[in-house]
Amino acid sequence: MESEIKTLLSRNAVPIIDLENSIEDVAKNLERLYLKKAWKYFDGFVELTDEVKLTFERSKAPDAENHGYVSPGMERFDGRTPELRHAYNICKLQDQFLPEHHLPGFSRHINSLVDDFNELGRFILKALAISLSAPPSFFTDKHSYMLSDDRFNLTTLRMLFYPPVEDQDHGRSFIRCGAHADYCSFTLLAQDSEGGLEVKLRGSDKWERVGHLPGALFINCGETMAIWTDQFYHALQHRVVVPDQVDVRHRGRHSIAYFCHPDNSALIDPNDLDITTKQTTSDV
Ligand SMILES: O=C(O)CCC(=O)C(=O)O
Ligand SMILES: [Fe+2]
Repeated sequence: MESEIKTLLSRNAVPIIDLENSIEDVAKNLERLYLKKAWKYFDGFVELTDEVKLTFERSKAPDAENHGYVSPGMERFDGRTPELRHAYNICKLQDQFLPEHHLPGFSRHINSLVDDFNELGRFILKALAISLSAPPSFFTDKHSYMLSDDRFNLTTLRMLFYPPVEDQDHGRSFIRCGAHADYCSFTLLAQDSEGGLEVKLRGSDKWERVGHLPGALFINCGETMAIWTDQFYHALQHRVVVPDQVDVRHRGRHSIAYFCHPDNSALIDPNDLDITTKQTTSDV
């Protein structure tokens, strides 16, 4: 009988995507298909020679503020500690600004990933507006150019790979990602199951592990949204630590962050939102 035979479907190995394309389907699509393949592509990029990788270095593309590759040790988010990670900030989606020539299919894959992140991003922007009793299009009207033109909008897809940490390096003064809050409206973060992400909850000084929920994206507001909403939505401090467990430390970690930014021309003014009434009725 068919039902007794182990099939890809019975093992849940075939993602079923309803063609109605509801937002849940977009989210499933992101997690099950696109993210893992994107991480594979990025592994391919990390394996290219340093010489090749450096041709894609940040700010080398014309008019690029943030677009491009950032090698391990180049950034210090907390201002002090070097970071052990390969990052590729994607703000331009055309083939010539991506390693398409070295990794055929890279740019098409990233483009579909971005379509889904943008769709989910607009959905969240609408939900945020409604939660603040503003017109549903309040934020989407001010986020018109997300990943369509980085001269007008700084939305970025950041691919990340944290290499395994060797025993002789453990305990030395570096971190996977130093403590910081994001700068954007909000971030959607997808991480693999290796862990290490920690946050400080609002009002607390203690670092706490986020953990990994398969299929979930972590949504974190950035400083821009915190200013816009007069701190009604808070930008959480976060960091990625090197795990203490030897076997986990010896494995790499992948993540992808989608930083949703408003258009450069948008005026960020909390007076445009009626936050005072919210603050008195909420204990967020
Ligand atoms: O890799 C992660 O999980 C977090 C990355 C992050 O916070 C960032 O790049 O801003
Ligand atoms: Fe961050």
